[in-house]
Amino acid sequence: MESLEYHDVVVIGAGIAGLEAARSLRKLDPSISVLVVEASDRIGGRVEHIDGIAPYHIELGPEFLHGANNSSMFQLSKAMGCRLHEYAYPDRFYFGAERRMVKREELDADAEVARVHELFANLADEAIDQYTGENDTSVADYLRRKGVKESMMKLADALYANDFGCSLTELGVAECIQEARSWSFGDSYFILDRPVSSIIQWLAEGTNIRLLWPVAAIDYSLENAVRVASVDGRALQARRVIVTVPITILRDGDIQFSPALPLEKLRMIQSINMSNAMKVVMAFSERFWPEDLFDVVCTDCFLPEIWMTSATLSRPAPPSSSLRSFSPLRCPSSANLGKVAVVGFVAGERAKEMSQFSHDKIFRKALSQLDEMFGKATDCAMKQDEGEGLVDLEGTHSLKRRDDSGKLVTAGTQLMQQDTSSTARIREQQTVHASHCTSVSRAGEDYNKEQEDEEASAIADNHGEMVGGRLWKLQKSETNSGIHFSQRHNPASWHFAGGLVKDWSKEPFIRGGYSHPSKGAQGARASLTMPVLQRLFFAGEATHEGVNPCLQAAIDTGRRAANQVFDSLIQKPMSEGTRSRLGFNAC
Ligand SMILES: Cc1cc2nc3c(=O)[nH]c(=O)nc-3n(C[C@H](O)[C@H](O)[C@H](O)COP(=O)(O)OP(=O)(O)OC[C@H]3O[C@@H](n4cnc5c(N)ncnc54)[C@H](O)[C@@H]3O)c2cc1C
Repeated sequence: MESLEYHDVVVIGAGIAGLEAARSLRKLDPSISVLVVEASDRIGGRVEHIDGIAPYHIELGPEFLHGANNSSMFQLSKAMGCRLHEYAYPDRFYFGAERRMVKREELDADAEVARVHELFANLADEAIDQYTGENDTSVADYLRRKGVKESMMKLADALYANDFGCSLTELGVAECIQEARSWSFGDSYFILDRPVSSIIQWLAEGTNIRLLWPVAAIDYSLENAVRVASVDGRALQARRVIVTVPITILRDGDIQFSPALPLEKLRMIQSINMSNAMKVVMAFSERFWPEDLFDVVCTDCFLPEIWMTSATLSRPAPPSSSLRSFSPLRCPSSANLGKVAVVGFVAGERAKEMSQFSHDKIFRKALSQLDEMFGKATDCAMKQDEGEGLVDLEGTHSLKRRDDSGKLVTAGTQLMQQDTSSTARIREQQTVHASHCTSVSRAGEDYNKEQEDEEASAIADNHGEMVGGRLWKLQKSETNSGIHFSQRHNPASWHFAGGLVKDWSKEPFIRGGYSHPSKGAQGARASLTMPVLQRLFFAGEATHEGVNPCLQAAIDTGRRAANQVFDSLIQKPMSEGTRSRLGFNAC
């Protein structure tokens, strides 16, 4: 064989699973040489955050730690000295069709709602054999068969399916049963006192990582060496390879395997689905929601779930002197877009549709929803807004706001466009075209009547000034438009300072949110955990046998693959004694 750079193990993908696989291998045997190759120009994969939106970081990918029991993510963050804040999820529900906000406790008393919770809670007791292969069905059909009313289906879609990263119609019953049976982490919800990427950095310490190395081919036909080639023809060889790329990358055939993967494996890969997930991040000059509000699940709305990250960081426990010095709270700076932020989370069919919209349109719809949720209802077509002396038209989105001196001006919006080459850098900046909506519309309803205000767009264009080297700030200018919003009725539009839309389907090496319980996929993940010829190993969230797409699951799959590789290298299974001597289970 030609002489190529050689490593004992090559790990493909520097997401949390790949990094943990490499770290675990080093812990098992520091003499094993491990190289991680990563397609993009940064580590972390779906873990990514951004500064500059508000006086604290905003997570664009994972943000919550789900459950404390036996969670490797929980243990890791504790080992790192992170403080964790527990939150009630969700603490409010908003019914868009009725324009009604309800506290969770009040809603839990509703018999119909309790029935939906109960059906999901009892999924673990369902006979999974009824749903094998062709007999599997969507959770939407399952709930209908159980007599759940259509109004409650909407709640289940916004509350459960969106959280699963898909829509109710995409959610498969058998894998949901599997997920419910395997979930052992508890129901608590935690947020870290620092970006999730600090865990990534911690895991990556001491690991040999090569960025901008997109793998295009893996030849595992020879017994003693697996050849890994990049898109541009670079090559490496290794005794073992761990593939941790997202399931979309395997499904799309980005990596050519020689020989081809066994047919059964290919079938299983195709059966696991990953829908899109998007975050709509909006910065505001002031908080306009109740201080105790954290998370709202919304039915009949554009955004099925929103959370207010200001609440996240406003209640940290006092820092302990034994912790690493790390301050999650930065001082408000004029370079930040706003003082507070709202994050909208959208997955599944909704996200697929939203992905087609312009960012301008996404912001207008999102702001319209927030105005409806938190503004004072406007039930007459024209209304005098006392105190401001402004004329307010129902349902309109304006271009106007008051500047610091109280003068009525065109609303300046700022939009940072995420660089789709999966970097944390902001490459492009773009001003949002000012626009208005001529329809009387409600969040979630037909918005086809919206029209661009070309004149206002023209005013908005070419008035940018650079702030902090990376954000465009629109110069406010007078407009003769008579339509505007008011602080009372449209608090979101009024205080909107700019934002960012993160569309994970547009990340070239991710292409979606996270894998979800998929119809007909029962057994697929277990099959993916099996190595091919003891040379090719698979890890990553989609390979978790418990159908768990969370961070802790991704970590566990990395550990599992490291363990399998180690066992295969020493050609005999490691005893429990060796494992504990090597401290394999400790963080
Ligand atoms: C919007 C969003 C919100 C989420 N929220 C939460 C949450 O609150 N809590 C939670 O626990 N989880 C959450 N998750 C899920 C969590 O992010 C994932 O479970 C986890 O990050 C997956 O890690 P991974 O290592 O399996 O995959 P990834 O992080 O995707 O890593 C795979 C790596 O492979 C690389 N790669 C791809 N193709 C190639 C190639 N050909 N060659 C080399 N490298 C390649 C990719 O660039 C990537 O870096 C969320 C995910 C998203 C998108």
